[in-house]
Amino acid sequence: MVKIGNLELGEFPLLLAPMEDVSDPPFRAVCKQNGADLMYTEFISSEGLIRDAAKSVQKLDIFEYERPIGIQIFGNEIESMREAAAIAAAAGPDILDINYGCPVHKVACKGAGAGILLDIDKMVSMTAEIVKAVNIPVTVKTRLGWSHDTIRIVEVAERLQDVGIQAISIHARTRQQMYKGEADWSYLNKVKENPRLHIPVFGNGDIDSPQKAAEYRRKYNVDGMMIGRASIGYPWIFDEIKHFFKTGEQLPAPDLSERIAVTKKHLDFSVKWKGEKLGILEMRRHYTNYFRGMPNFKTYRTRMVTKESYEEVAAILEEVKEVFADHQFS
Ligand SMILES: Cc1cc2nc3c(=O)[nH]c(=O)nc-3n(C[C@H](O)[C@H](O)[C@H](O)COP(=O)(O)O)c2cc1C
Repeated sequence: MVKIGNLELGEFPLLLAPMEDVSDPPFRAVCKQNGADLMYTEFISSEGLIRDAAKSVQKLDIFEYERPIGIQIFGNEIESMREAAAIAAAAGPDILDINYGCPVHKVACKGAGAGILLDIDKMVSMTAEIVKAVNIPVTVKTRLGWSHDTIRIVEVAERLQDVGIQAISIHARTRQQMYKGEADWSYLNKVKENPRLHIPVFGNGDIDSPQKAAEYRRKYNVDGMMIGRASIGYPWIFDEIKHFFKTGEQLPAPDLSERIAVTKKHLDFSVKWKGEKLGILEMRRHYTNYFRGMPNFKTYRTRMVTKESYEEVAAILEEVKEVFADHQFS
């Protein structure tokens, strides 16, 4: 049984990765319904939280049915991160997660996200302060290192454990790689082989099928896996992986009515939670994946992404339901 503090997460939990502008409450609702064992919010700026910026504060919204849920924060100032951690913890999550992995220039080059991998002493001090500031488990999400030549993930995991984190998720790329090349999970083996390390280690990077999940589970000895991009427009990935672990068999692909139902639930929640304009806009990235494999869907997608009202998009979804009623997904 994998545990983070008192949270029991089953034998091999599947985590929904934090993803900016993706892993918001509407998306989390459909991932939860399809088997995600632990979910994280998208990252939230510590400076935004301290300044009470509406955009940051809205990201603290969590719901009872989402538990266990972690809130993720990022920043480069220890004091701001301490304060932000306390604000985030007051929103009532089960876990507080620290982002030490974001590679984007405006974050990493200010020393936040993956930028802190250039100053591991500061990373350890910041983590220690955050652990002291909250009374819920603190977890960390990070990358292998800043660059291939500076990978010190085995030491990093142990030092962060020693200042009190209760689990670590590792995206098996360096900051320099951004999203290029393949994630190199062999480093996860090295982290797990450290006899001093006893916290759960979750592997992350490139899991996009039940077969790959099973192969990586076998090869890399991790305690669970975190899934990001493969869940976008395909939240069924969580239950498909679980089913494959249990039976060695692939679940049938979700049929059209299931896809419409999930898309509709996602859309309805987006509009309710973000307002019509933003809700419609941010749904656009999901349609291709929800209906992947359907020939000639593109014309419907093009129409969906140019409409601005909920009624128009919902009407096209109804049309899709009729036009493609006989389509078999494989
Ligand atoms: C659109 C997008 C937004 C992301 N935002 C975050 C974030 O807010 N916090 C974070 O720790 N990682 C973020 N990531 C990284 C993912 O959590 C994950 O580490 C990465 O996508 C690799 O996993 P995957 O191959 O399963 O997608 C983001 C990734 C994507 C694609």
